[in-house]
Amino acid sequence: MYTLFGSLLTCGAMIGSITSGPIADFIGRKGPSAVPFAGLKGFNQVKVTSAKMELSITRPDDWHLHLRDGNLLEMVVPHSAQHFGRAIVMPNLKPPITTTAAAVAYRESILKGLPANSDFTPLMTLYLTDSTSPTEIKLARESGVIYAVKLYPAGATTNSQDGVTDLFGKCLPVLEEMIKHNMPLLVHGEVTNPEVDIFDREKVFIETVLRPLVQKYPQLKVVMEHITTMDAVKFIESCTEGSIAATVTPQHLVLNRNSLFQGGLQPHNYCLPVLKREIHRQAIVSAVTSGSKQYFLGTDSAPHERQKKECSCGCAGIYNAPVALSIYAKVFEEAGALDKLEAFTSFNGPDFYGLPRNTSKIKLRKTPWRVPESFSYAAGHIVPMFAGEMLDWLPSDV
Ligand SMILES: NC(=O)N[C@@H](CC(=O)O)C(=O)O
Ligand SMILES: [Zn+2]
Ligand SMILES: [Zn+2]
Repeated sequence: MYTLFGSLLTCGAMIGSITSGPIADFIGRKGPSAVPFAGLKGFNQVKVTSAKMELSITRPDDWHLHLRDGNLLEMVVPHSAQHFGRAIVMPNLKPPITTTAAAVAYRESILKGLPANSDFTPLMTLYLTDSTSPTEIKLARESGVIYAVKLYPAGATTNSQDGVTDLFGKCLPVLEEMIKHNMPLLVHGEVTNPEVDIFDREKVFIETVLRPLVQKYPQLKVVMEHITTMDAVKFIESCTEGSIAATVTPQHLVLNRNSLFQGGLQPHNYCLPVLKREIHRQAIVSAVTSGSKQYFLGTDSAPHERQKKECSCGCAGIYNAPVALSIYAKVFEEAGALDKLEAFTSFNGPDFYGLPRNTSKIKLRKTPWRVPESFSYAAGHIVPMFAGEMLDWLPSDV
């Protein structure tokens, strides 16, 4: 059913074959056996601990994560806490996290869901609405646990119905207060006008909202979340390093829009912004593997119960927390840029947010492992990205 990373294995554990599709092309062009460990060339930050099979990197953080709540929170939080030090936790719950008090309470429930001895730190965010007040921003900053404010254009994505309808008309006092507190604005960058083609929504958002916003407020820190197009890459590169940055998901680095329809409708590859053409995927891969400090890891891991994905009106969101690091490592390896992986996973994010880098390390071992078919919890099952397939960079604690 899915394209198989398994065929990439250099260790003889081949379990399937790819004959067509984006991953096949991706592999066919530059397989690891064709360019073995090209990424080790010029290696300086990533330590090779045992002949070419193991990387030791500073513990990564996830700068865009959906942890949900209730039973689902309890199921997913250990997956992120296992390898990531911190995560920017998205506020699009039902009801959304619009106040400091709600964010503080949500943080408590995340901490309760952590495995014993975990030192994973949730970095909370506020959900921006038309009626968010500047006072709320001040309270958020003073709380010491809220690190950003999230802009969802109303109707753009999952649980965005309470989002912003008119940023320039309704939110300027709040944005000005955020500048005072050096609080970043995180953006789901898509317009919602139904007349705009879904594949153009990011590009139109950049021209109609984002570019005017950064021109009006050059002091505002902005993260364009989960970028999907070469237009976003060009925009980010035209902006000042240190004020505008972007997160990039695993899926937008390895899948293109063919993956939505390959052999039939593939609901588990559906997320927003929707997957784009191959040329866009390639532009994003080049951007993140270039070593630019403006890109950092944000999985956008977004679990939805299986029945809500496999139905007549499926939810947008891909559950990738268990596979994200393996996929990022593969992408950097394929690009011959393993020496730049650690900055993307572990340095650029904290540097942008003005936070210390993690001090502990994790290992990534080039060894085959199979992704579980699904994860069960009290209310159902979650199907992860690349369910049942083989991946070949296995993260573990040092
Ligand atoms: N990315 C998605 O497709 N879905 C996210 C929302 C979001 O990040 O836009 C979700 O919360 O399910
Ligand atoms: Zn989003
Ligand atoms: Zn998201």
